Amino acid sequence: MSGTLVLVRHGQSEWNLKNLFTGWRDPDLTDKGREEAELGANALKDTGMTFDVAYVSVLTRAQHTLDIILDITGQKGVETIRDQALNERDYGDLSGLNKDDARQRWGEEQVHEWRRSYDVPPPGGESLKDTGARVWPYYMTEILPRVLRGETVLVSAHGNSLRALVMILDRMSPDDVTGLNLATGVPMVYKLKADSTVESKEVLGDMSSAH
Ligand SMILES: O=C(O)[C@@H](CO)OP(=O)(O)O
Repeated sequence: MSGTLVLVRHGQSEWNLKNLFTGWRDPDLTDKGREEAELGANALKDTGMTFDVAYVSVLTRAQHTLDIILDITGQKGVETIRDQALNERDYGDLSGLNKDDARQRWGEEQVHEWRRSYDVPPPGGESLKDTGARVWPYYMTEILPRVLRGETVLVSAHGNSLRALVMILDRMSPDDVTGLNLATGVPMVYKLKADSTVESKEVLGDMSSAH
């Protein structure tokens, strides 16, 4: 066995609460989002895990989630690397629109396809496959080598950038991934083997509310 990879989606953001497509826009966490991050942080604290490095997107909601985790686990000084490769999927022209208004305008099925299909991009934005095309190389060249060195690596990022990562870790097909939703603030702890496949996966919380 080699190292440990912890993935966590940021807590609820102001725009999650308002039901707006967010993408690369930069709203902060809500009070509930901070509480979700605290819950996830306490679950991580209970494991006694110490991080060697933390990776985070350049967006405020992911950075504030990381701050809460490092604060509660008493690891504020940990090396932190920010990169836009970990940003949320770019929602293009949908960014800032209300998701129910979009369903009314384009239909439930079309909006679901933009949100959850593998390779249908929203207008002017990135499909999950496009998101993966920047997340996967970053994972392979920056994050994975550190896990394979035996380190414990924390990644604080977003619903769709993390769906792209979970897709390859859990060996999901493009069809499977349409049914994958990640809950906010719930850490996923992967132990990886030396060949970079998954030895074990533990979810520290309740994923069932994710949509
Ligand atoms: O709006 C967004 O950027 C994402 C994540 O909140 O939404 P969705 O769940 O529709 O991919």
